[in-house]
Amino acid sequence: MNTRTDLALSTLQGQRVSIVEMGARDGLQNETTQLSANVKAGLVDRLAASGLQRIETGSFVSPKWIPQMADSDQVFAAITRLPGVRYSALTPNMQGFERAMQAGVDEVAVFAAASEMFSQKNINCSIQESIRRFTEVCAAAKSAGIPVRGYVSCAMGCPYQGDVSAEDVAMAVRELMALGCYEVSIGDTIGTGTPHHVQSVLSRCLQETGPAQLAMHFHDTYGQALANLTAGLQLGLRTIDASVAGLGGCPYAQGASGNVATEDVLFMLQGLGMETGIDLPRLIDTSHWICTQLNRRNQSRVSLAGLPVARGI
Ligand SMILES: CC(C)(COP(=O)([O-])OP(=O)([O-])OC[C@H]1O[C@@H](n2cnc3c(N)ncnc32)[C@H](O)[C@@H]1OP(=O)([O-])[O-])[C@@H](O)C(=O)NCCC(=O)NCCSC(=O)C[C@@](C)(O)CC(=O)[O-]
Repeated sequence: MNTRTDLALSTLQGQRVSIVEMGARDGLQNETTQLSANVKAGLVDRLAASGLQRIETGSFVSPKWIPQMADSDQVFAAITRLPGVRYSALTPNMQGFERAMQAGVDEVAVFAAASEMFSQKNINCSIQESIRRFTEVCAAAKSAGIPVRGYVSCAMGCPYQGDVSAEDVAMAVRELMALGCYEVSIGDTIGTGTPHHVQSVLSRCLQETGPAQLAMHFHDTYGQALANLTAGLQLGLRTIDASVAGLGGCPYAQGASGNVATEDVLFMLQGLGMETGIDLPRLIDTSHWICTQLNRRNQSRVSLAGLPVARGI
């Protein structure tokens, strides 16, 4: 076979992919089992020890809205920082940013939506008002020398509004880049995207910025995430958000499952010959460990199956 897709996949070999680990934030924010700050820090330390260098460690949002993240300052205090690892957190407003600064975060993230209704449900304000708040956060972060990442939720569909246009996603990307975000992560919050849809939304976003400034943040509710990631890799994107054991979901997107499991992403990338610098067997151990702590079923197909010995991966 010599189709254009085959050629595109073969050119991925040897290229580097940056993984942004979501388990300790997106993963734990929706869990009913409350873990202690020490156990959360233990998760972060294990993730770092497996080679992950970008770890979303907590969230400085309102504890009334997300009680699971109320102790993020204690988690930051309890982690053992490894050199070269960036420990980041969500900050929806200046109050969150100031808490994050006190906790000593390396990087903050602001989170916008491409859907007006989701913005209201998730952060209790319009998209425009959220951009106004993020303007303050980005200005303060710039003065403090702290990098800011942006998110656009509901890029492939909204649990309240339904369809979301690529134009609205691109507009949010444009606004976040204009605020100084160094990277914008495109969120398929409810996991309804399919490869062709994902390619058309990402292609529209690529008219706003380059592939090095875009990340893919795909939830795996409908089992499409790996196919969708491949579609994004073919467009030149090289940054992937993923969650160990496929933990998580968004509390304001009922029924949405966790991010695509980091182990499953690594297995696929290894198969494509791509580099991540992450120790997959060690990550699988962490995946089983956190599921034991949470007393929940592992959502990673790779961790459940175990690595195929014969292939020597
Ligand atoms: C944005 C707000 C705060 C507005 O919430 P609000 O109620 O409109 O805020 P407010 O400014 O009116 O303040 C109300 C109270 O909250 C407090 N407050 C206000 N801000 C903070 C703060 N930063 N830290 C601590 N406390 C805070 C504030 O002090 C006050 O306390 P009170 O006087 O009532 O005691 C709220 O809606 C909120 O926290 N939302 C967060 C929701 C959230 O975390 N969702 C999940 C993350 S997004 C996500 O998962 C999607 C993503 C990123 O993963 C990508 C994807 O998959 O699509």
